Order: sequence, then C-alpha cells, then structure tokens
Amino acid sequence: MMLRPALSSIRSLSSCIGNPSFFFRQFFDSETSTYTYLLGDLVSKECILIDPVLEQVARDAQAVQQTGLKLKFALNTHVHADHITGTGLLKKETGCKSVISKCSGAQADLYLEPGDEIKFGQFDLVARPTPGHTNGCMTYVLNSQRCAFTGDALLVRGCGRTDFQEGDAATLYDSVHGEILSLPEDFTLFPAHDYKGWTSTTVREEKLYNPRLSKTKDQFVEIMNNLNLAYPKKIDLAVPANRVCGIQD
Ligand SMILES: N[C@@H](CCC(=O)N[C@@H](CSS)C(=O)NCC(=O)O)C(=O)O
Repeated sequence: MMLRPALSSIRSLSSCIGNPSFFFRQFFDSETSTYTYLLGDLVSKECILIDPVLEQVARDAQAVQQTGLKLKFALNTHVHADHITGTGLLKKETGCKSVISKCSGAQADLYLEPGDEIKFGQFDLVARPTPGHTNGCMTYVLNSQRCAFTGDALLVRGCGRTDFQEGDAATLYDSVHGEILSLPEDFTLFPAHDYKGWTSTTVREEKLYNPRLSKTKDQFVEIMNNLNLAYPKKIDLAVPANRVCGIQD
C-alpha cells in the first residue's frame, strides 16, 4: 500500500499552533493541487484566507461561517497561472478586501510593498518579496506562530517553475535564500501547491533536503532551465482573470 496522505479537501494540522486564540486550517483543491489557508483570531473573530481557489469559494465561505469568524482579507501570494483566484467572488459574497503585492501589477483593494503588514485581530502577517516564479510573488510570514506561507516560491522539496510569466531562476534562488531560508530553522513553511502528498515543511528541512535549492546557484539555474514541464492547463484563462482579481461579474 502506498503511504500517501489522502488528498481530501480539508486537512487538519497540529503544527503552527501554540496560542489558543489562533485558528488555522489548511485546505486542498485536488484538481489543481492548490493549498488555501484560513487563519483567524478567535478573540476578535477576524480572519483571512491565503490563495483561495474560485471553485472552492463555497467551501471556504462555509468554513469561515461555521467558525463564527469574519473574513477581513483574501490574499494572493502572486498572480497564479494554474487556477483562477477565489478573491473576486469572496469579495462579492463576504465583503472582504482583496490583497496582492503592488509589484504583481494585478488589481486588488490593497497593495502590499515589502515589509507591509496585514493585521487580523492580534496577529500580523509580514510581506516579504520572493520574486523569481513571478515578479510579484510575496511570502507571508507570521512570526508569532513561527511559520510562513511561501506561495509558489518554495514548494516542499521543490520550488516554483521559472519558465513563464516573469520567471527567472537566478532571481528565485536569491529571493528564496534571502527571504525564506534565512528565517529561523524551526519555522514551518506552507506552500501554495503540492504534487506529492506533502503538507508542510520547515526551513531546516528545506536547507538540508531540497533537491534544487540546496545546490549552488549555478547548479540551481541549470536544473530550472531543464525541467521541461508541461504548461499549466488553465494558464491562458487564469493569468488574465487573476490580473483582475478573478471572476468579478
Ligand atoms: N500540471 C499543473 C501545473 C503544474 C505546475 O506547473 N505547477 C507550477 C505551480 S502552478 S503555476 C510549478 O511551479 N511547478 C513546479 C514543479 O516543479 O512542478 C496544471 O496543469 O495546472
């Protein structure tokens, strides 16, 4: 029997806790292998979603409602190429504000610059620029819970591809080493995708075991330039839609 976690639409995690006021849930969209994260403050009731998927908006909105939380922000880590973001529809359905980096060039209610903070109740996410997969990629760091949401910049034992949009392997290497792998080694890292059954990792694990990023920069660039991956199936639909915050009308 293959020892692979069930790719259910809702996964629970015991990591990234330690404060009873912190609500955390990791969701999975099995069609696109995308993780969406719900983070909330159970005292103030404010919550946020990171990287929601259009087809899973009902699931996400239901989770928010069931927990008695109020959705303040729906954030994207970048302009995704493989799925349409759920932020446009979530805005309509919940009145939340959409958020993305200024550098992404995409439309949103709030634009993040490096070092900007997103507050939900007593918690603060700090935006760190991690370009290389796209120009506008941001990693969101939650220092209080010793974790970070890396989007496609860093995947478990992998990283985002660099062969379309504004992809650049050398830039990705520098930004992941400078902004993610420089975090304390015990920080838990949550990616936007996984294709092999992983749910999270740590800075220490990726420094030791990432088969791409643990190499020298020259070796990394060579690896990235020879991945020969098929284009994402939805890229022609997803990129233009995500530049305007997903489906809005
Ligand atoms: N088959 C999927 C696309 C898979 C893919 O290209 N994933 C991207 C992130 S989404 S743009 C990636 O960077 N992968 C890195 C890797 O090493 O796999 C589809 O058709 O949507």
